[in-house]
Amino acid sequence: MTPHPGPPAALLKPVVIIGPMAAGKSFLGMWMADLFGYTFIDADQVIVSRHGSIQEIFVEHGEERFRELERDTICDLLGEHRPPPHDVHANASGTDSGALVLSVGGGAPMHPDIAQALADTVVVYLKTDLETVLPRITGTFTRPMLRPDPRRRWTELYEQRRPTFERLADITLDVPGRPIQDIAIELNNRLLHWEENA
Ligand SMILES: Nc1ncnc2c1ncn2[C@@H]1O[C@H](COP(=O)(O)OP(=O)(O)O)[C@@H](O)[C@H]1O
Ligand SMILES: O=C(O)C1=C[C@@H](OP(=O)(O)O)[C@@H](O)[C@H](O)C1
Ligand SMILES: [Mg+2]
Repeated sequence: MTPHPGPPAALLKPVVIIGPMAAGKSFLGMWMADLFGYTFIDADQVIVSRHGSIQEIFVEHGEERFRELERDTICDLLGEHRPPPHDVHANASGTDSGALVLSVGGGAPMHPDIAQALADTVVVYLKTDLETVLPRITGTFTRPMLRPDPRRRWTELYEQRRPTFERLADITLDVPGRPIQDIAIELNNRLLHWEENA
């Protein structure tokens, strides 16, 4: 028995989750799949499966190469899931381009090609704060952009990127202090409402 309504049947646009590192973008995508049956793809996982670990890409080829791979991967994924023009019923089954949730890395929306590709999606911005993410970013070394001082780097990068997140956002979710299930339920409800108003 499903305790909640499923994804909006006619949601044609992919849903893309953006926001700063460790906000819970990938975690929320997984929960949207588990709770409501959305198809979930994490762009960083696709990059890793195609090119090796993010850490290795940064060390061996540098940030610039990572940003190219990120751009190519996200634009490919969004291209594959674009609804066909003028065929509003094509994805009513909730498969293919319907009800896709894509989480992307914190820096992805800064690339102009990615920002442009997001114009055709429902962009969900996870707004958070240092206090909430601090336990998640200290003592872990999986995010090269946070070196050498995670607290300082996270804050700097969020300040730089915040205006872009705000500009691109269709839906903003305030996440500090909230269980992931609550955030997922709010997002699904807002997407149902979004579709009604589309
Ligand atoms: N709302 C939440 N409540 C509790 N823990 C969370 C929440 N959101 C994220 N987390 C924790 O933070 C970790 C990092 O989240 P993640 O989704 O990888 O962040 P992002 O993809 O935004 O960098 C998750 O693995 C999870 O343990
Ligand atoms: O903000 C960034 O520049 C990055 C964020 C990471 O993803 P998460 O935001 O999912 O941690 C990952 O793409 C890479 O380490 C770079
Ligand atoms: Mg992530």
